Amino acid sequence: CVLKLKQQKSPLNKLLEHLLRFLEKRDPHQFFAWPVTDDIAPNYSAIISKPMDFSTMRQKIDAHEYGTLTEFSDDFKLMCENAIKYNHVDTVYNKAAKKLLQVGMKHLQPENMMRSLKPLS
Ligand SMILES: COc1ccc(C(=O)NC2CCC2)cc1-c1cc(C(C)=O)n2cccnc12
Repeated sequence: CVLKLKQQKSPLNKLLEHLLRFLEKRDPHQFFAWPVTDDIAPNYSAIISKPMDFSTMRQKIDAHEYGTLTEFSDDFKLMCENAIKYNHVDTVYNKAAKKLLQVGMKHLQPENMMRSLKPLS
């Protein structure tokens, strides 16, 4: 029936959900879990024109807004680069973003992805 078809996840969506869970685990303080607000980060919306966070990425996966792995990776990079831009180099957020970006880019390379996907196969 239609409902059944709608609930079926595409292979890309299954991959993106797996990658999102993998990346979220590397943000133990959940600094990247939710949108950054002007309340917690003064003037944030004036400095960062394209905000991104893990909860928004999950919404985009569920809404089938990612057509390719590259579009997903681009949002992940945007999220980290926003934090590197807004936060001074000696803050926990700037440091966490650099570390997360490094780990993420390593595992978003196709040749490395098979390593983290083995349990799925
Ligand atoms: C969803 O965003 C957050 C959620 C929780 C926290 C948080 O628990 N901060 C505590 C650690 C010292 C206060 C920080 C943030 C946070 C992320 C960020 C980012 C990602 O730039 N940020 C920048 C300035 C101030 N706070 C933050």
